[in-house]
Amino acid sequence: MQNPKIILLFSGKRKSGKDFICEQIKNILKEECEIVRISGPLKKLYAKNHQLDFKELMGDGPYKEKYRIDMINWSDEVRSEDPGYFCRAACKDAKITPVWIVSDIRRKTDINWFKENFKNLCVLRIYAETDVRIARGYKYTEGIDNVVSECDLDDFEHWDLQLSNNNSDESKKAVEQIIAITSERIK
Ligand SMILES: Nc1ncnc2c1ncn2[C@@H]1O[C@H](COP(=O)(O)OP(=O)(O)OP(=O)(O)O)[C@@H](O)[C@H]1O
Repeated sequence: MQNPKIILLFSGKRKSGKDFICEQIKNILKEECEIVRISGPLKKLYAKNHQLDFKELMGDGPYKEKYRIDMINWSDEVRSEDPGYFCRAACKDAKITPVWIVSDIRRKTDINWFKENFKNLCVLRIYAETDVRIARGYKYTEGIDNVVSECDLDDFEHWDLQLSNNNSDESKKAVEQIIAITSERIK
């Protein structure tokens, strides 16, 4: 197998629960799938260049939040030279499995890069109400929530699936729908 049979591209606002949903899918599909994080190579290179702890940056705690603004600005400089840099690096490191789950699509250029390089994409948007996101640790921050990395896909209209994740009933339904569409499309 040269490429995955299907690639699920996940996007959503901060603390909408992208990682949570992706982990649930991974728990079901197990070795049939691989989670690909575009933030992986981005954080690895950023940590290396700034002498920081890569593992802490990959977590969902305060360490990542502390460096988020600087990381966004630094990665935008890399992208301005080469828009596909981080997508390419993440895919190069990923094990080939029937399903890839890309957990953190943030820009139209990310989607375009996948369209140019792979077939059979499923482009998903995860939603949660602002108060739910706040309860999960979201706090509006200038320089993070009003910039391209968080807002570029707000006006994207070509989602294959749009799913709510405000509570466990909704996340269960979302996961069921994603598994159903995945099974259908890799038959
Ligand atoms: N349906 C759910 N039920 C219970 N907890 C949830 C649910 N969805 C998300 N969470 C929790 O909310 C927090 C934020 O979720 P998660 O890290 O998946 O968001 P994210 O969209 O990946 O955020 P970021 O953009 O900051 O990486 C996590 O602690 C996660 O466990």
